Amino acid sequence: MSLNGKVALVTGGAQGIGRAVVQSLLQSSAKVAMVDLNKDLGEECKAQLDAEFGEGNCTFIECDVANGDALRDTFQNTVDQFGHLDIVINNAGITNEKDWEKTIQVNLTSVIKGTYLALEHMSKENGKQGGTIINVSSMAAFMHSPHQPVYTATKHGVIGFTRAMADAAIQGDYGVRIHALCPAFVDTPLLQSVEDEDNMGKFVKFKDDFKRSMSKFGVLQPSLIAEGMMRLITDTSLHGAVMKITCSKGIHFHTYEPMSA
Ligand SMILES: NC(=O)C1=CN([C@@H]2O[C@H](COP(=O)(O)OP(=O)(O)OC[C@H]3O[C@@H](n4cnc5c(N)ncnc54)[C@H](O)[C@@H]3O)[C@@H](O)[C@H]2O)C=CC1
Ligand SMILES: CC/C=C\C[C@H](O)[C@H](O)/C=C/C=C/C=C\C=C\C(=O)C/C=C\CCC(=O)O
Repeated sequence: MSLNGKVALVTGGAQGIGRAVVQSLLQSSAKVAMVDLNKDLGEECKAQLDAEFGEGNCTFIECDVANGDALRDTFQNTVDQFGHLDIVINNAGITNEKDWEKTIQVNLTSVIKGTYLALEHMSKENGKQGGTIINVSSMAAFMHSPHQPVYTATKHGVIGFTRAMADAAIQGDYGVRIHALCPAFVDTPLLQSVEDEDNMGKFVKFKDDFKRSMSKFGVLQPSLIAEGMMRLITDTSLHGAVMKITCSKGIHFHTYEPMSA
């Protein structure tokens, strides 16, 4: 499906899962703002994407999503460059159990802020034309590990916030579809931090359990996560969906029991 004329903003877009979805969006003819903390990587990535897809389709914006003012400027900069905004993927995330407050800031607070900024630019409530938001959680929200307690908490938080906001969007007639995406283990640089004491702190001693889990469940390629994201973007029936992606079941959805008294 062509996304010709659509404008997307992807945080953490210079590497791993973010980079894979930036590539898929460009392949579908969208314009993309690739937002990342890592300037060298972002510039290198943009040069490669310009060579493949032509100049003017992708812009790199250096931004730390944990800096609220910088994130606000990044959204404005994207709209100034491309005219409007249709798709926001709040993907940037870290695993740092030592600096756990930073992990909450990047993985949860920035996702909340990114969602609110997306609504400012896309919600019909603000006279805009609607759109799609994807907030990246993790299978860690369903199968926790003693190896990453705060990371796990942030990914639970992303699902809770996203589901409540999806209901707010329906009841408030925002014209914006809001989803959570929960990949299992994915072959990206993030996964290399599993044995890194600087990241995992005292919980690094549980790394063997974690690695056993990776061997048991397998490791996905970023391209499959990008495929799941493209499905969420293009299938208008999927409002509020919590998508899971695992080796055993591929792309599928979490189902919740209806609330009862
Ligand atoms: N790799 C995995 O096994 C899984 C990853 N996830 C989630 O997917 C998302 C992407 O992860 P990966 O691609 O694996 O990670 P990655 O580490 O390979 O790439 C993350 C990108 O985000 C950027 N970034 C980090 N902090 C930032 C900040 N404060 N501001 C702006 N950019 C920042 C990095 O520079 C990097 O380019 C994260 O939210 C992660 O929690 C979810 C499930 C599994
Ligand atoms: C230091 C580690 C760095 C990064 C990895 C992240 O922590 C990542 O977000 C963690 C992923 C954890 C995945 C946990 C479980 C995976 C389970 C499966 O793959 C499949 C199991 C059951 C499927 C059941 C279902 O889909 O309903």
